Amino acid sequence: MNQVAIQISDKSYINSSDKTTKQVIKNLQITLANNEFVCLVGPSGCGKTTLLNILAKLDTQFSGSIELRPEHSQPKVAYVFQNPRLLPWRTVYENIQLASAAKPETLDFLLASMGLADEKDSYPEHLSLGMSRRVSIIRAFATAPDLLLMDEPFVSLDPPTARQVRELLIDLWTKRPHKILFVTHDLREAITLADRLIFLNSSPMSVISEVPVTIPRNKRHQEIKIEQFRQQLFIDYPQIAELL
Ligand SMILES: Nc1ncnc2c1ncn2[C@@H]1O[C@H](COP(=O)(O)OP(=O)(O)OP(=O)(O)O)[C@@H](O)[C@H]1O
Repeated sequence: MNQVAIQISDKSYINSSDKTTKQVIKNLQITLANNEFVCLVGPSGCGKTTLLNILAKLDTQFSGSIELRPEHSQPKVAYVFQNPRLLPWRTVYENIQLASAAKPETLDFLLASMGLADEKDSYPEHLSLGMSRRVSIIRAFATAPDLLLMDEPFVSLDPPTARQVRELLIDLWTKRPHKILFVTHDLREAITLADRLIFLNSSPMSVISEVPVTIPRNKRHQEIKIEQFRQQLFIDYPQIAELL
């Protein structure tokens, strides 16, 4: 069983105009279990994207460590951004092939799993937003990461498309389980997807509560179950109402 252990003692930004320092993260500790799907829920500006950027090594200006345990090595990380960020001059297939050492049959399997086999040779400008999001998810899965970071990847999708992409994501993750850290402002989305919810506060970022989602995965399509769980959360953890 390997875990990703995140320990950040300090992450601060220096304001370029008045040179003041703002501490965004202080003494944050989060552990992700093997194959665990965790959703981060917190107010705007609390530092969620900052945290993901640190985990993706896009930001190295922090104090702390990110380790795969028990190996004590760096986890292999993939990142799905809010904006799919596909290269417009490359086809769908070339986009997913770019960062991956996966065999062609694996890429074909991923495309088929996401319902995109017919779009293999299409260019991004011919794809809908929902299709582009699916391509960006395939691109991340194709790298076979230890840890997949997802920063509000389904915002601005219409509800039926968001639901379809969520179901495809879970289907793909079930076939190749690994750790996922998923940022969302949508509590229903978080309950639908996660094994565990982590509620965050800001200034500096801290964990308010960690809540396992106890609804069996095969019952999560029942909106009544999601809604009951959501309402019970507000009763058991009244402090989370301020975050949403
Ligand atoms: N490069 C930067 N320089 C200075 N301050 C920054 C920088 N990037 C982020 N911040 C500040 O750090 C804090 C955390 O920002 P961050 O984008 O990580 O929050 P967030 O929780 O992802 O917000 P949202 O939910 O709105 O996307 C904010 O106060 C933001 O203004």
